[in-house]
Amino acid sequence: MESRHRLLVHGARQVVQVVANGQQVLKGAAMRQLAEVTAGPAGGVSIVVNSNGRIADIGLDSVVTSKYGGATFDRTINARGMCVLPGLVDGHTHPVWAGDRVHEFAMKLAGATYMEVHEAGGGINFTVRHTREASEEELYTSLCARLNTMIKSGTTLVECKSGYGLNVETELKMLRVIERARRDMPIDISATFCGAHSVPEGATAAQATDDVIDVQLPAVGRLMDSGQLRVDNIDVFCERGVFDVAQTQRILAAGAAVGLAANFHGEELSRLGSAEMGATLGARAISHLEEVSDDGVAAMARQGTIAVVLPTTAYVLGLRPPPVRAMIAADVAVALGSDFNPNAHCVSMPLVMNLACVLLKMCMQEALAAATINAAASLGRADTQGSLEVGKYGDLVLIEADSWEHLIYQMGGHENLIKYTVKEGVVIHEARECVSSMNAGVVAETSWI
Ligand SMILES: N=CN[C@@H](CCC(=O)O)C(=O)O
Ligand SMILES: [Zn+2]
Repeated sequence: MESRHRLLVHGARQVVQVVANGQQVLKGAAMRQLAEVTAGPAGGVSIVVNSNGRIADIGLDSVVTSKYGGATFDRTINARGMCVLPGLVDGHTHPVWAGDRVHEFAMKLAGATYMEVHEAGGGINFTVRHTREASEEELYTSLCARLNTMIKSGTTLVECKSGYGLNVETELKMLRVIERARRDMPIDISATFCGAHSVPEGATAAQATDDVIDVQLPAVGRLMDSGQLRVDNIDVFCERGVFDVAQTQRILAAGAAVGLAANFHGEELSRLGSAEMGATLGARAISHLEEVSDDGVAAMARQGTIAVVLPTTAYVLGLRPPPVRAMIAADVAVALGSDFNPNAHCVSMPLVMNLACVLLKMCMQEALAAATINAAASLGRADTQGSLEVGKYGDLVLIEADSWEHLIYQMGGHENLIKYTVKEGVVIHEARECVSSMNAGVVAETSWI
């Protein structure tokens, strides 16, 4: 075959496709049965990514070599000793903010609850004050640094929320920052308008609901119509003391009317019935769900609403974890997100998968399905991302290990495990070995391309 392609990966021990027959989401026992191609005695496994960044072939080296004999590749990676997985998908983040909350971490370690901190003017409203004051440039620079760290941890698609503005100027500023990063950075972004992340100081929840629906959302819609912003989802923090179920429903319905997918925070600290409401409304996804009821799980299963669970929150706040085993048993598709925000300062999906296994009692196959195909489905992107199949994006993570499970087993130190992150056939992160001048030994060093 005489043609030019973007990437050839060959010699891999294992390629974990996750799904191999076009499945767009995994539920129940299927979350444990992942598609893999394993090296044989005659050689490893190859992947070819074409000049459009789409996977053209996956197969044993011998088969691929014979098919692509006359082809040229912009880049070739010898993946001997490596396992290849799909680029990871982070289904829930709040990555645009200024001012950290390390002081609140200390308060929480001393016994304060999340809502006690919030009601005392801290929490989200602390971040809102700092984010309103920050320049667009400052927010853009810190967002890009955070996205780079995600890329280094294997993420190739991430959901990014606004929500630390709570007024039209700052919500639009955040969405513009996300849009700029979406255009500039080599990572895919699903953008979420979250003007109803908290009730701004000095307003009631009813006033804030009206402001989101009558002022913020129309302004977002105008910028979407003029092509200045791409926004995919709408989010609300539905919680006792924040937005109630009826207010949440109004905001999500208004978002749906301008083409945004409902993907919201529900049943985190209190059981309000938002899972039932979200399922009835046709929400694509609901996040958190620590307090979801059996009826809520059943409603989500009936409507195909995806549960985006966030183990970092349960970990950092000492919450009862969401009932993931009951969700999987009921055929609710479970996805994972890092929930990166100033309360849960984690951008690493490998660590999130580890926490999902230990705290949420998921097995490693389920955690990987949740951090790939199901997280992609929670963002409406499972047609292009979340698995390694011919025609899908060539978004890959290559780890140097005997088996793919090391990505989850290892708690941190992933800079020594993840050798490459690849986006649409282009290497966007490569771990390099160099000689340390301190001890003249070989140490791992990372670089971004
Ligand atoms: N619970 C609401 N939103 C975030 C926390 C945001 C914050 O504390 O700044 C979450 O998903 O955990
Ligand atoms: Zn959140």
